[in-house]
Amino acid sequence: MSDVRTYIQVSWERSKASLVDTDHPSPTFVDTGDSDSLLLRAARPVLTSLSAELADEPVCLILTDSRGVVLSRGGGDRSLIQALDAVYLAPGFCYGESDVGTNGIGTALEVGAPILVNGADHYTGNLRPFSCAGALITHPVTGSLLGVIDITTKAENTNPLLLSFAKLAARRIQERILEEANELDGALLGRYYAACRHSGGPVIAVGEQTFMMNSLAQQHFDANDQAALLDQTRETIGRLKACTLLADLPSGMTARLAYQPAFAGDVLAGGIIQIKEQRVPRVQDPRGPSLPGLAGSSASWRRVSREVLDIATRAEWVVLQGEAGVGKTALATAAHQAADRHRALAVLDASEPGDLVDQAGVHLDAGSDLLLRRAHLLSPDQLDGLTELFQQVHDRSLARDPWVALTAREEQEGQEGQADSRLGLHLLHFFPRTVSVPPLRHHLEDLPALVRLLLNRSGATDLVLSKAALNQLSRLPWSDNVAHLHQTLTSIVRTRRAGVIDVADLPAECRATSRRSLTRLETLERDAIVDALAVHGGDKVAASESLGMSRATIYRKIREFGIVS
Ligand SMILES: Nc1ncnc2c1ncn2[C@@H]1O[C@H](COP(=O)(O)OP(=O)(O)OP(=O)(O)O)[C@@H](O)[C@H]1O
Repeated sequence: MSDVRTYIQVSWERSKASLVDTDHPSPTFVDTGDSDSLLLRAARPVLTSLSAELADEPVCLILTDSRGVVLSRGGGDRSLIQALDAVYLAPGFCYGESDVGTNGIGTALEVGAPILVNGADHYTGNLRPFSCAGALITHPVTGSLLGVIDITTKAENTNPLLLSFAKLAARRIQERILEEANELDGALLGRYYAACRHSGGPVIAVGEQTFMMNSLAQQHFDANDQAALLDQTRETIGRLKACTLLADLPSGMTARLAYQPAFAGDVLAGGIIQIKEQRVPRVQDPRGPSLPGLAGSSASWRRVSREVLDIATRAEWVVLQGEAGVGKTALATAAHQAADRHRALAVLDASEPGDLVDQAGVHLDAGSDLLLRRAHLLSPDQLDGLTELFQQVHDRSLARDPWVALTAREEQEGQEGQADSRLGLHLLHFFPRTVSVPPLRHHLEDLPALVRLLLNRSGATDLVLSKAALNQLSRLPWSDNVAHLHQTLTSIVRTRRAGVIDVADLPAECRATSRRSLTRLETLERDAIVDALAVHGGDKVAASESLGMSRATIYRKIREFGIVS
C-alpha cells in the first residue's frame, strides 16, 4: 500500500476515534484574534497575487493557522464558494482532523507533511465532493509550525498538481517571512546601534526573534539583575508607543527603562530600551537579600534566603530540609559565599560512594566549612561515625568554629517520614537550626526569573519563553522542583538556542494540565499518555496502541487531562 493510502487509512482511524460525525460534522468556530500576525502579513501578498490568477476558476486558496483554523480564503468561482460555505470551510472555522475528520488541512497537520486528499478519501460524506491539497508553512528561521496553505477544488477537477501548487505557495510565504524578518532585524539593528552611540549607557533591543544587550548593560548588571531586566523587557514586546518602566532588581537597584518602538515602514520591528538611571535606595531590603547566583524575589524565597544567610553569618549549624530539587544545596552554597566566611566550603554527598565520614574529618581538620548533601541517605554506621566526629569538633573548641550544614529530603505533603526522624536524634543534637526550603509550587512567581537564570546558565542567553509558555510552565506540578525545571530547560536548549519558545515548542510532558488535582493513579496515567505521545511524535493512534488503550479512551483522556498536543 502506498504511503498516501496508509496516511489516509490511519487518518480515518483517528477520525473514528475522535467520534467525528460522518455526515454533518460541525467544525468549532474560533476567534482568530490578531489580524496582523507574521503569518497573515507574509501570506497576504502571496495570496492576493495567486487568488487574482485563480479568480473565477473552480479553485480556492485557504490559509489556516497551526490549529487548522481558517484565517483567509481567496480565489474560486461563485458555485465553489457557496459549496465551501455550506460545509463551513470559511474564516473562523477549525478544520482540524478531530473536528471534521480526514481533510487536506487537519490531516497535513496531523502527519506533519503535505498531503492531497481526494473526494472519496474524506472521512465525512459532506466533504467528498471536494479535493484538497494542504502544505505546511513553517517559520524559515525557527522551524516552528505557523499554519497550512490549502488548495481546494471540486472532486471532479482533482489533479496531482494541486499539491505542487500548495507547496509552491507555502514556499513563497516562507520566503516572504524571511524577507520580512531580514527587513525588521535590519531596522532594529540600525536603531540599536544609533541608541548605543548616543546614550553612552546600557541599551537593550528586543524583537520578535532577537534580543541584544550592549556590553555596558552586561558590565553594569550581574546575572540576576540581567535576568530580571530581561523579564521586564518582555513586557514591552508588541508595544506601539514609547513608555517608561521601573524595574526592581534582585541586587536592590531600581532601574528606569525607557522604551521606544522601532518600525520598518508600518510594521513594528521591535523596541529599543535605554536604561536611563539606576539608584540604590535600599541598603538593607526589608524583605530579605537575594543571594549570589540565585534567582527569586518572592516573599517566601527572600525570607528563607535571609534566614540561611543569617545562620551562615553566625556559623550556626543547620539542617536545610525540603522536597527534592528545591535548591537546598544552592541556598547553602550561596549563603556561604555571601556570608564571607573566608573558608573553603567542602561539599560531600551521601548518595555518592566513598568514605564520607573520613572525608568529612579531613576537610574539617583542614579548616574548611562543610556542606553534607542528602543526609537522609546516611547509613546507621555513617550516622554514628559523624556523631562521633562532630563531638570531637565541639570538644576541641576551636578558636574559629567551622560551619556545618546538612541537606535532607522532606517528602511531599501528605507523605510520611520527615527528615528529622531519619537523621537520628544524636546527630541532630549538633544542629540547633532547621530551615524548610519551600517547594517551587509555593513560589511560582519566581518561575520567570528562574527560567531566565537557568537558560543563561546553559549559555542560551538569546532564548526566551513566550508569556503563554511561561504561563503553561507555571501550571505544572514540578514534582522535582527547580531541578525538574532545570532539566526541562536543558532539554529545550538541546534543540534551540535562540528565539522565542512558545507552548507548542515545550516538551510534551509540559503540555498537560488539568484543572482538578489528579489522584496518584491518574498522574501515572497522564504521564504515560504524554510519554507515549512524545515517543510517537504526537500520533494518538500509535500512542493508544502502545498503551493497550482504546482510541476513544485516549482521546477522552487527552481532553480530560488537558494534554496539549
Ligand atoms: N533560586 C534558585 N536560583 C537559581 N538556581 C536554583 C535555585 N534553586 C535551585 N536552583 C538550581 O536548581 C538545581 C537543583 O538545586 P539543588 O541541587 O540546590 O537542590 P536540592 O534541594 O539540594 O536537591 P536534592 O533534593 O536533590 O538534594 C541546581 O541546578 C540549582 O543550581
